[in-house]
Amino acid sequence: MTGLAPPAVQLDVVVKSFGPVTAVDGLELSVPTGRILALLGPNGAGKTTTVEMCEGFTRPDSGTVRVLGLDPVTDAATLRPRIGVMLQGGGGYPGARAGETLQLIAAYARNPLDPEWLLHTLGLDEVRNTAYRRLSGGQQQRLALACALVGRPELVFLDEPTAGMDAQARHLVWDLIDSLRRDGVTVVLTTHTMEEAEQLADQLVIIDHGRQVAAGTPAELTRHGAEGQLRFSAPPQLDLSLLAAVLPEGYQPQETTPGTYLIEGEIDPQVMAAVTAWCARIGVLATDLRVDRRSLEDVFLELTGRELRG
Ligand SMILES: Nc1ncnc2c1ncn2[C@@H]1O[C@H](COP(=O)(O)OP(=O)(O)OP(=O)(O)O)[C@@H](O)[C@H]1O
Repeated sequence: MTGLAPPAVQLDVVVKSFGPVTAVDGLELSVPTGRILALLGPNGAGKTTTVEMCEGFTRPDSGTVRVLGLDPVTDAATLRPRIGVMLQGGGGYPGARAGETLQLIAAYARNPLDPEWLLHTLGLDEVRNTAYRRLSGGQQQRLALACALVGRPELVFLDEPTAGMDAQARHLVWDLIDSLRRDGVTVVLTTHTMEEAEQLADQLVIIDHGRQVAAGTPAELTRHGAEGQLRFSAPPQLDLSLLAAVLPEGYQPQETTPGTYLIEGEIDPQVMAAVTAWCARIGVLATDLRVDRRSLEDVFLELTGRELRG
């Protein structure tokens, strides 16, 4: 996938301002075909503006945007059947029923997905005859997602796909997005929840004030420079100098309260194996064994000095 295939989306030094506000400030982005990229950032970071330029709704002031190798504004007619767009806040016809809306959009597609299957997969069976304006916010969002996907697009833009959904609906949507990956669909989504980014994304780009502040896989971003902690419980007053001797250099096990042990540093599988092997050797059962890793939330705070609002 990283070979010669051209990226599904490519942004080169893209700038977009609204009056005095520079919403996107020299952004570079490359989304390989078949991958899921999450744009992560707080409110006002420039995520929606970036996605709107990819969708052809807004032109950049400078720089270039290429989507499936085409210009999203001048080649809009060619691109439209190949991409799926889910806008923030849905946007259905107020009086139209959920099922009819989806059928109508499917009717325009050359090779649509089965609308019934989509309604079922997204937990919308029971509201298929309900007018759009009577759906809950989360149901409107799921219908908007179904509308974005029913035409079997190669590339999908999802702007905060699970905003306002309860946990159950969110998991239905995550499962569906995951199945798009298996079908080779490229997905660009925006989110300001870390959990969603970690759950779905192959690649993450963290943006703040319209600029990229970090990029990588969720694992890369949380591992880089990470200080981890391994904790476990066992009988008190174990001779920790013996444990230190079997750990790689630089790890100092401590007994924080009687019977509670802590090892700080990068906790890799070797460290974990050394601890459990040592416990086995001295005939001790370590319980409540837990590894805490740096979260993406911590990464964001470190990079920007600000917290992400979920
Ligand atoms: N049409 C517009 N007119 C004026 N300012 C705008 C417009 N669209 C966006 N902005 C400004 O550009 C900046 C980036 O906004 P954008 O909506 O792209 O951020 P975002 O990361 O998607 O935020 P959110 O998570 O709140 O959706 C903000 O300061 C916003 O107020």
